Amino acid sequence: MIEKLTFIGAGAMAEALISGIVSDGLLEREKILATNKNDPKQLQALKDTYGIRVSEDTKEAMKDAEAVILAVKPKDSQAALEEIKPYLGDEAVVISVMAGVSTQSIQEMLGKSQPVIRVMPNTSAMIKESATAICQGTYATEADLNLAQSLLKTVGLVDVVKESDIDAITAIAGSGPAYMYYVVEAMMSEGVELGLDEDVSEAFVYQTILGAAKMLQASSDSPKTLREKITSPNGTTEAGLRTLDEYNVSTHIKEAVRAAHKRSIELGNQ
Ligand SMILES: NC(=O)C1=CN([C@@H]2O[C@H](COP(=O)(O)OP(=O)(O)OC[C@H]3O[C@@H](n4cnc5c(N)ncnc54)[C@H](O)[C@@H]3O)[C@@H](O)[C@H]2O)C=CC1
Ligand SMILES: O=C(O)[C@@H]1CCC=N1
Repeated sequence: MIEKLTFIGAGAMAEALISGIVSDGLLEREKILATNKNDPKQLQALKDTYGIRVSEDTKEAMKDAEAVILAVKPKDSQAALEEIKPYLGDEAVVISVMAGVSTQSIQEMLGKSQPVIRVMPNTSAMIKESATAICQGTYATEADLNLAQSLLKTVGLVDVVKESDIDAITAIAGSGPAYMYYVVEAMMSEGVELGLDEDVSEAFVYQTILGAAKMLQASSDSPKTLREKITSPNGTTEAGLRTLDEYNVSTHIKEAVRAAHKRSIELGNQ
């Protein structure tokens, strides 16, 4: 394993990954360093919570880093890459979690044959339940890919994919948890409208979603069959599902995924 892993950008995604790597014991805490932009309080919180090192100084953050996890917003990618470039070792692997940004554009921004790995996790990484896609740039070796895989495996399932698939995976899995929360919010709110206490509505919706997710994993039935098993002729579920069909909800969900896919491509072109 490596001696130093540096996080450039210390927001939500970086924290999820730090949490996974530290709790897994894959790297000792003192081998992990995080830096961000103008948010010393966040750095202090990461230091207090996970016992990692932090620094506001890019040179110090980058010194001897064998792997760098780039976890800034796509719009900040150019600035962040410019800042780290002078301190980036030739062999250091850049692992980008940024939506939309291709390995080629990172290589071009760095202007040298840097090993780059692109990954797309989701926030369920916080509880080691991410569905993470990973692909390698032109100059990344098998060893670089293995290193990134080991790091990402600490926060859930990892699958190596073609880079051309990453925008689609971003649309279904990177953004995916937000769609699920959207459904949860709507169901909870309507439970309250129908007279339930907020905590009762919340408890029943949470457990229902959890149970459905576990059924998808545990059962050999397809989602369609699982849905049909709940749907009694002329029963309550049929009434609910008929309404979803009347409002074309399936089509709209597909449109939402398409919009996210389109946005991922746009982010890469900016
Ligand atoms: N939040 C999510 O669900 C997911 C996010 N991503 C990707 O992860 C990346 C980070 O997203 P979040 O953690 O949600 O963002 P965030 O806004 O929570 O964190 C971004 C961090 O970058 C820092 N930063 C900005 N410019 C910097 C610079 N020049 N040098 C060093 N640090 C700098 C900020 O101070 C902040 O700590 C994005 O590119 C996003 O596309 C990927 C998968 C899921
Ligand atoms: O919304 C975004 O751009 C990021 C990428 C995937 C999830 N969140």
